[in-house]
Amino acid sequence: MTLTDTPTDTADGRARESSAMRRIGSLVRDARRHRGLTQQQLAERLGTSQSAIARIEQGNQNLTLELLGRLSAALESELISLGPTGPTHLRVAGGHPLQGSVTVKSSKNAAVALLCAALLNRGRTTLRNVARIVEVERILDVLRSIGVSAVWDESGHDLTLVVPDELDLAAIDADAARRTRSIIMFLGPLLHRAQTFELPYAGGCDLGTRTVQPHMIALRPFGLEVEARAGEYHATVQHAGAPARAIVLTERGDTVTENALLAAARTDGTTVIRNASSNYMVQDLCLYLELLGVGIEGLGTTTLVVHGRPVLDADVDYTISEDPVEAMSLLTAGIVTKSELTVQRAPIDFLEIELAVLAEMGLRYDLSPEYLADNGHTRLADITIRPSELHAPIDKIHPMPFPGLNIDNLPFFAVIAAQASGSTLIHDWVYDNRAIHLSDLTRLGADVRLMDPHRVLVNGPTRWSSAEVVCPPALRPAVVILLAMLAAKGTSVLRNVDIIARGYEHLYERLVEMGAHIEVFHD
Ligand SMILES: CC(=O)N[C@H]1[C@@H](OP(=O)(O)OP(=O)(O)OC[C@H]2O[C@@H](n3ccc(=O)[nH]c3=O)[C@H](O)[C@@H]2O)O[C@H](CO)[C@@H](O)[C@@H]1O
Ligand SMILES: C=C(OP(=O)(O)O)C(=O)O
Repeated sequence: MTLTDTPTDTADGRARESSAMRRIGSLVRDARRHRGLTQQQLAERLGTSQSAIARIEQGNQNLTLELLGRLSAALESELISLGPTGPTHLRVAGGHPLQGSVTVKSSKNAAVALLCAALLNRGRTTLRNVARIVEVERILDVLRSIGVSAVWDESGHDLTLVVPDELDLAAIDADAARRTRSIIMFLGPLLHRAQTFELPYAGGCDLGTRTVQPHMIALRPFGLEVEARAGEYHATVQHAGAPARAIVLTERGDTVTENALLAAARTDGTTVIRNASSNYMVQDLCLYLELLGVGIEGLGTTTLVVHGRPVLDADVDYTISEDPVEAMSLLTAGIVTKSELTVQRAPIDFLEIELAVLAEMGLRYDLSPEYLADNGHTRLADITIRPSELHAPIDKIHPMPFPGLNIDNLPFFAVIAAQASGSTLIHDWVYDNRAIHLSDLTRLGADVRLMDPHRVLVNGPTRWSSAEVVCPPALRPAVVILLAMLAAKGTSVLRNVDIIARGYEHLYERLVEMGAHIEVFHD
């Protein structure tokens, strides 16, 4: 089956078409009444008969786009808009194994860090292999609104950024800024550019409260004080040179480490960051900063020693490395559909624990010889998984900062555990609100019990059944539900999937290429 918008060549398709006609009919009737018109008066405006209007309102009349346009004009109301402007939904016919191979795309989290980091560079930054995802577009909207030039090349994946001498912070696109938490990584670069500035509050997925205090603590030694008032951060900076003491992060968080790196990069002298995250996006950021001339010792460890330079002015090209969370998503798609599938260019450094747990659960897989990503650093491999009888692991599955099991990969274990025989305890100590979304798997027949907001007990194996589910308002749980639908025989509907585009590029198309039956549709 191909990826289509509105198929009409099946009984199903025809039924949907007639339901759409009924809905348009009632829109016409409501708009006509709203305008205080009788059917006869509307018919006169359109040069047609009253009986034709009656048929339209009952959903019994085929409508051409031309007639819809005239109806809209006569009723002074846009009855339909062309193009997919409403929420996106998926119709998934599950139970089909996938096959072939799929290539992992570059990571969202490194992309957003590098976009913020480009603010440090007076020269031209070209980022290659950037994922075309909504999260990237949001940061780009913000960057452009303050005067940064950001131009995609013809391939649509290489992005060149040039930052002007003066940024127009007053013109910031507050709406785009509020829709991404990553905007918080503007603080590190901006503290070198202005003595006072305002930034709209950071948003993101609905994962419960996510503290920003560690960022404030990490940036204070660079002279930054931030007060949160009326939906904005009000920042004041008193430059004091390189922090006298090591910056000890109170949490080994990814973006907080990145913020400290961004602040240290243009700070004259040496900054030591302890309890730093050494996760994939931090490594990408370090490699980019090195290209700009910043000296960094300790890449891949929890102590980073940064030799900053007040002026960073270099024309650089950097290729963002592959996304471990996307790799885990694609592996999970293969596992839950009992497929033989190769996930190419998987960043194996950042999947080792996940694979070890999966091996423990009985997953059979092969690894190709390793090779390097285009950043010259990250180790990649092709992972071929085979249909396997899975069983629950003996111990609970829980995430840890790198090199532990990736926090963003944890949700995928819920759907994998549902496929395995036995009880698996999944402990998401990190987010207050992410595990809750996993209980949506029960809608598809899984036995998933929420023990408390952080722990779910999954009893498998599941006899999946199809269902209609509204997408949870969180990126990874949303994809988890989609993948369960691929496993469930019958036709499922996943509503309001737009959140998935925040972090995945062409996910449905790529699953379809591997044999998944997914249709995208809009109301
Ligand atoms: C743009 C980006 O890169 N986003 C990632 C980044 O978000 P980000 O760096 O913003 O993560 P947060 O700061 O929200 O941290 C995630 C959660 O972990 C807790 N925490 C974290 C580290 C620690 O040592 N102790 C601790 O308690 C925090 O309090 C928070 O509840 O890291 C998260 C955790 O890897 C990932 O889910 C996000 O995808
Ligand atoms: C939580 C995530 O990201 P963000 O920090 O962008 O919300 C994620 O990628 O799953």
